Amino acid sequence: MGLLSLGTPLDWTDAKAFADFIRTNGVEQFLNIYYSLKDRKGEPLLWGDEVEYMVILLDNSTKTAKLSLRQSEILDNLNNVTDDIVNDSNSSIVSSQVPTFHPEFGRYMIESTPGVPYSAGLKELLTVEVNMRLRRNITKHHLPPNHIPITLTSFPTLGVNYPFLDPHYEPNGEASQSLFLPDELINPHVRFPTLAANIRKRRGAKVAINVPIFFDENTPRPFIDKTIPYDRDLFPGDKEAKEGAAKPDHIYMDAMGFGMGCSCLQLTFQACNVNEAFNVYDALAPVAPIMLALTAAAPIYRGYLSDVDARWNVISAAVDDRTKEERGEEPLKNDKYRIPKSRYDSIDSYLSTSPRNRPEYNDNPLPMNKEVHKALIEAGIELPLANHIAHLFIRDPIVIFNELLKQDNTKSSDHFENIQSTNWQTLRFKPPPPQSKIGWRVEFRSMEVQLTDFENAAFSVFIVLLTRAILSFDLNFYMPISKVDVNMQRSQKRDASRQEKFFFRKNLFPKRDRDIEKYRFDSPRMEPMKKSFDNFKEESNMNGKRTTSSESLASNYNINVEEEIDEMSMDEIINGKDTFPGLMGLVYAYLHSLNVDIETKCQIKKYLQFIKDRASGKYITFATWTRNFMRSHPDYKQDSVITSKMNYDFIIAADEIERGIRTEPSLLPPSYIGSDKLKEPSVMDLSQGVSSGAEPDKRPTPTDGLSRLKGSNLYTV
Ligand SMILES: Nc1ncnc2c1ncn2[C@@H]1O[C@H](COP(=O)(O)OP(=O)(O)OP(=O)(O)O)[C@@H](O)[C@H]1O
Ligand SMILES: N[C@@H](CCC(=O)O)C(=O)O
Ligand SMILES: N[C@@H](CS)C(=O)O
Repeated sequence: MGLLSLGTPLDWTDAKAFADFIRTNGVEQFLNIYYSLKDRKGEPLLWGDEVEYMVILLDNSTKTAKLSLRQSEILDNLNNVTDDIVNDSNSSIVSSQVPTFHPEFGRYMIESTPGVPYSAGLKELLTVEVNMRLRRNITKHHLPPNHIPITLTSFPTLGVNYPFLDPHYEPNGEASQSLFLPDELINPHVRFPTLAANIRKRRGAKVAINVPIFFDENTPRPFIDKTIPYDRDLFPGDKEAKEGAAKPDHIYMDAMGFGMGCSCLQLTFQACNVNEAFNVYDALAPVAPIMLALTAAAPIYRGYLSDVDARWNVISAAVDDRTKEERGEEPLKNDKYRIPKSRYDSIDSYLSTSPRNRPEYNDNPLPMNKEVHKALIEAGIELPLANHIAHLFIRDPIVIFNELLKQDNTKSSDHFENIQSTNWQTLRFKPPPPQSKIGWRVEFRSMEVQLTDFENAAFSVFIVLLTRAILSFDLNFYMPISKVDVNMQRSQKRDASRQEKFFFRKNLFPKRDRDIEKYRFDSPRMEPMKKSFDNFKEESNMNGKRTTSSESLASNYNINVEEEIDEMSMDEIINGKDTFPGLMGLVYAYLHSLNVDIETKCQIKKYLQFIKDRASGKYITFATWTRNFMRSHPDYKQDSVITSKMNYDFIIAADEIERGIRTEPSLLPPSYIGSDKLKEPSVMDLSQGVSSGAEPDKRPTPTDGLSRLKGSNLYTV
């Protein structure tokens, strides 16, 4: 969730006049942060997740499932509950352990985060699922009747021409001017409708999202969507659909809500210093599309089966505020730059100053704000970082609050954050907020949210361990960033995880440790490999510091970057092939390099095994499951259309899977225990180990601590 300032937002024409003012002050704020905190070292690894839910109202008599627009009421309830726990003087619970709930773009969305970030301890990884389940549990128990929270990436009938919201509103709002979505769907905090309106105004037209339709046996060819109200005449933009914005053979959508109304799973990592943050950012960039494909969970839009499985391009187009000139459709006259990508897209350059970050890898066009770039370089900022910030600063601020124009640039980062937080990229490099104890952080943003907390925890644990392996073994994931972009497109294709190949770097190790590749890490040959790693760790000092010799070796080789990469299947990238260890091999190597008790390892392996199995195709993605479910529904007419009843049955089935009362062996391991069957975790469970700094001895056992809350009259089950 971005910056939620209070105040009077400027209309687009006024805001535009202040764009340079915001950028100039934003850069000054960034420089102040950078120079006061660039030498900050020794920050502990902290990390946290963000899980986004949709709140759905089920009507069992009419067999309908609608998005419920009761975000404010629900958040008030949830925040009262968490406040009660925090303020309970008899409570043994550290208040920071209580999870937090936040609003999101859609008025049917809730975001939850752990109360405090997790620490690096391996045992703490075992509390992630408990923490996520607790958050879901609190949410579940504080919703109005017949409401359920569900971690669904996209809602199948969002924007159909029959009621899909509760309460129902007609789509006639000023902010979006959408043919399909009413403004009442948008979070009422003024930031959000202003974002939607100003994106539209800056672009000079409504956003145009076109997702290829999935052609089934009876889908008409060409597919011309007859449900679009082509002839509505309420706003000037109404004619856009007819004039070509709605493409044949595509599902057309015209509002920010179609994208930012999708949910995801994000992870934020604190690095021990700024260089480590650069390294994590760079290494995770090629991982982003891989994880998008592996978590794909969004195959349906506006009531039609699409030919894609993931949300990325939909959100990208949903906030694309570029003008025709910027998009290259007209010659540059009024605008300054050609901009190849939307504000929501994959990153365009790597950050590290290491010679490993070769110029050949940064092969994407990188339009930069020249004034900003000059100011940064003159202030002594290293080239890759200056390039990155100057690239972010080609964007205009979209929401400006009148009251917040004047800021003390030594104490505030609002102007910087204004630009930064509306560049929604696969990775976000997050400088510390001024006057805080928070360190340099990197946010990993590509993953789709999974139906169950078991899966969400599994993906979180995997990425945390991968990040640790990258730093500990000084791994090299660099590849041309243009190939990462090719992967981003492949990763969204139908069944990409099983059908596509992705570019990936073949040799991930520092040069002289190339021999290590010969080992598959989870094999019995582990022992010699471990020794080799131990030597390597000793030499490289284990602090994420690169060995000078391996670095200079690498830069002395005149490598053809195309030869460094290969096209691999998901199974190969995650589980390895021949001498390539696979990301899982690296994770196992890291796990085995630590002195951890067998029980903890076994618990963690449960999550890793699931990721391995998803990657090998043993388990299908939720996107594939959804597609299969809809295509085999008795009401389905093989015409790509998802009816209201199909949507209802799908939501019921998804909820039942999460609760564990419907078994889906193609999706989840037999050991999965749903929320109905598992005694739900409580805040008390967290107090047994999470974030106290101490490593708990064993996995927190769910106790009945939630019953404490039952006294509260907010606890309406
Ligand atoms: N110092 C920290 N180091 C690592 N993670 C942190 C730290 N502080 C908070 N987090 C985690 O970062 C995640 C995002 O937190 P929060 O929502 O407050 O940030 P945000 O800036 O609003 O995020 P976004 O970039 O998604 O808008 C949460 O999971 C939180 O636990
Ligand atoms: N919900 C958005 C992300 C919103 C945010 O940046 O916080 C997504 O699915 O990617
Ligand atoms: N939730 C995202 C998208 S609107 C943000 O607040 O920036």
